[in-house]
Amino acid sequence: MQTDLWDRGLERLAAELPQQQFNTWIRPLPPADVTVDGAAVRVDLCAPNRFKRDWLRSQFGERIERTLSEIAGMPVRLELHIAGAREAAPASATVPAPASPPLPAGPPERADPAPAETPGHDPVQMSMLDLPPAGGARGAATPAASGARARTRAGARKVAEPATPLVLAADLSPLAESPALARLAADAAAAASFISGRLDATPPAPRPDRASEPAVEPTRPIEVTAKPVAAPAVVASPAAGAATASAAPVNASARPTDVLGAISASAALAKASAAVASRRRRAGAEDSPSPAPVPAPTGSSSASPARAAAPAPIVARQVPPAPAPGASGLAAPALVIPTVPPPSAPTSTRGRINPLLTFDTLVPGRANQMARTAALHVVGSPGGMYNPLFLYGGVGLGKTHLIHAVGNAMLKEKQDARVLYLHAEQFISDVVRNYQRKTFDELKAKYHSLDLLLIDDVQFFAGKDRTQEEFFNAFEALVSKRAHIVMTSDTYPKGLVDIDERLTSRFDSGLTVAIEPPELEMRVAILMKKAEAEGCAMPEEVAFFIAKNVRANVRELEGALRKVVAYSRFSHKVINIALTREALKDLLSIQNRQISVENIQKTVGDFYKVKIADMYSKKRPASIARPRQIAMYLAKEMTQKSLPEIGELFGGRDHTTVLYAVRKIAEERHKNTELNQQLHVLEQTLKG
Ligand SMILES: Nc1ncnc2c1ncn2[C@@H]1O[C@H](COP(=O)(O)OP(=O)(O)OP(=O)(O)O)[C@@H](O)[C@H]1O
Repeated sequence: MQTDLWDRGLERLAAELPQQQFNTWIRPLPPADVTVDGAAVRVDLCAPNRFKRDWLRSQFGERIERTLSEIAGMPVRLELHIAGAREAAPASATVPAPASPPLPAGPPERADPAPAETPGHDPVQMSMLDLPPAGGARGAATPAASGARARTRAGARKVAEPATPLVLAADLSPLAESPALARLAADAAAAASFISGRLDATPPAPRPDRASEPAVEPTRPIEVTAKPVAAPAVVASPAAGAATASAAPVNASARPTDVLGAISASAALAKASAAVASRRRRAGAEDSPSPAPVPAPTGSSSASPARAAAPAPIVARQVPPAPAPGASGLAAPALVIPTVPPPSAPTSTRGRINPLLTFDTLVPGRANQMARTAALHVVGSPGGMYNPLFLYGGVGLGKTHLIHAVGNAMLKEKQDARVLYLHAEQFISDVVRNYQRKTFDELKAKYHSLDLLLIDDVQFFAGKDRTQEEFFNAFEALVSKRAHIVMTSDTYPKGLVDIDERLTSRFDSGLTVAIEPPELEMRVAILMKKAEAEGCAMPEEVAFFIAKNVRANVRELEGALRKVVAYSRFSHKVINIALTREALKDLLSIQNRQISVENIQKTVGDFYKVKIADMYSKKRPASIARPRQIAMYLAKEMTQKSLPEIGELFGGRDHTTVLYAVRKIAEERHKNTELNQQLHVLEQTLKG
């Protein structure tokens, strides 16, 4: 009678648990052994490693037992084992979680089994068809913290104020009618399945788009069609590189030969990028071609390498085939980091659209769910609703990737579509050049004739009046002829500074969607996917370790991954937690060194306008208690302090009070986008 107990339990859990949780944690498990033992049933379940076993036990153990007991009609006891060590190490779900952390690398005193990021909250289960209908086409998601972020960037760590979030409310139902979308939805489903551990081998997704940005002199039109473009197809020499490559290939060779770069690059990339943005913003009140961009650290990111003033050398090195991942998680790592695109990768005919940045290579998750869905909608119904689509979010969260994906998907659907991707700075350069030459007609012909304009980082239009004027004209021309515009920015439209209101109000007239920092599972999924793309066998527990320690953005994650792979390569050692800890020790120690509980109290106090003394006081009004709880949560998350130590530092509070606060905020963070954004801003601020 109990033979199908586990199967029935699975069915029930699949129906009841959020899809992403189920797919991540339960579905991949091998079938359980069910044994009837008198009046009780014992279910033995094997997890692939210790982390998963502990996580399953703490997060799902009771739930599984309860579900199975209901189905069996008698008590069910769940025994969790690590695969291969079943007899040696059973771990009953009913046994309280151990005081040690699930990850060997976790802070030693983490007694609470549920870290801040409980896996699987807010799963990717809302399909594009599930989106609620709304009266208008316009929606916006949580501008609060992004606005705060923008101010924080501009104001060099000035802590921003929280604002009220808007709620995305958009009717995307027309998607259902589009065959193109049906295909894309299938792609999306395939991508989603990756989260459950079935990874597709996909090539790495470097960011050569910016490699071809002119440093000063704008280049020939970069209109992209499926037909070969007349402009030079390939940058043949480094010397010709950044300055002349209007149709420079979307070529991963623009990604620097990255091993050494990877090692030298630090986790401060996001900060550097923000600093560049801020510097640039301060730079030009007048329209002028932007100065040669400040080189960004390269190795830690595949992105933005070409912002370096010096062209990246083109490396035509043979990349040996990636070894298949080993059978065990500790198989020898692949010691190759591909630095050139695979031979099959299309290159120059697609101009600036990077063929590797597609919906397939974009890992879906809660953080980009809305944005991705909206982007898919644009592909399925270009020129229709949600025009313009305005995507905003912090650095390295995948905005550029997403708009390239739109371009790629559009070109796949309609090969002769006139699609143009460009960075806002290129538009600025173009305007200046055409003004200097008085070739306004050329400018108009170039931009007004497009079917799809993809423009990145429109915050760079700040203070550039002539550019704004021209962009306004292009915008009006495109929208009136039902061409689609997709824009990205580091903040929501109303948060843009020094941009004319008639423009910002137009930016906000279609659909505005935020991309948020990725949650734990998404970070793990991204790491696994990128590791696989690089031909590297990444043990899952290592991916979890990195994902738990590198939270800021995807670019940092990529940087950490590269460091680990490079370290493994040079030391000829397999990738495991110890090696990862060693490879990332700078990054980890920077994080640990800089953040003290006092610092957290001060930062949170500033943010919520609460006196530091109130952090220690016994006062209980919500306006004080809530920031205090947030500070406790951050103290637990960002320092190595134990619960009693934190309690002591918050005016001698009991450790259970701290635990309550930590759990409460962690739980809310997953449900409340505004809080999540605020916490992200606070974390970024604290990390410097
Ligand atoms: N969901 C994702 N799945 C896979 N890769 C991702 C994802 N999000 C971001 N990336 C990768 O992270 C890197 C940074 O992303 P991207 O450049 O698109 O960020 P961004 O938001 O445009 O950042 P910035 O504002 O600094 O330009 C890229 O290599 C991109 O491919």
